[in-house]
Amino acid sequence: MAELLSDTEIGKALGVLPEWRLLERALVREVEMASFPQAIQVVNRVAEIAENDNHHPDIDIRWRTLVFRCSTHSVGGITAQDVSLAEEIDGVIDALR
Ligand SMILES: C[C@H](O)[C@H](O)[C@H]1CNC2=NC(N)=NC(=O)C2=N1
Repeated sequence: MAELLSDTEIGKALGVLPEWRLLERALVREVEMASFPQAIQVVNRVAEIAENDNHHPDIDIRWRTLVFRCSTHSVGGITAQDVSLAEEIDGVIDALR
């Protein structure tokens, strides 16, 4: 069973995830890409990673703007899997921006 991170651990994680914020027991990042196709490219790459990790973000897609929300549904909060997924999402965005 995934372990919920403590507030201190979440604070440390946010220190290395400057684009992310804590919102309603989830790590959240909003990003505007250059075009809708580019945004969908990001979503497709994140989908592959998430499927491989068996850990999936909530994704909101509005034209070029994406909002990623990482939390562990099975425990109702933030675990190390969410921090890892957030880092991987940053890597996808950085590679496509
Ligand atoms: C059966 C499967 O392993 C689980 O449903 C996985 C799928 N992806 C998941 N993703 C997230 N974010 N949280 C989960 O608890 C979760 N559980």
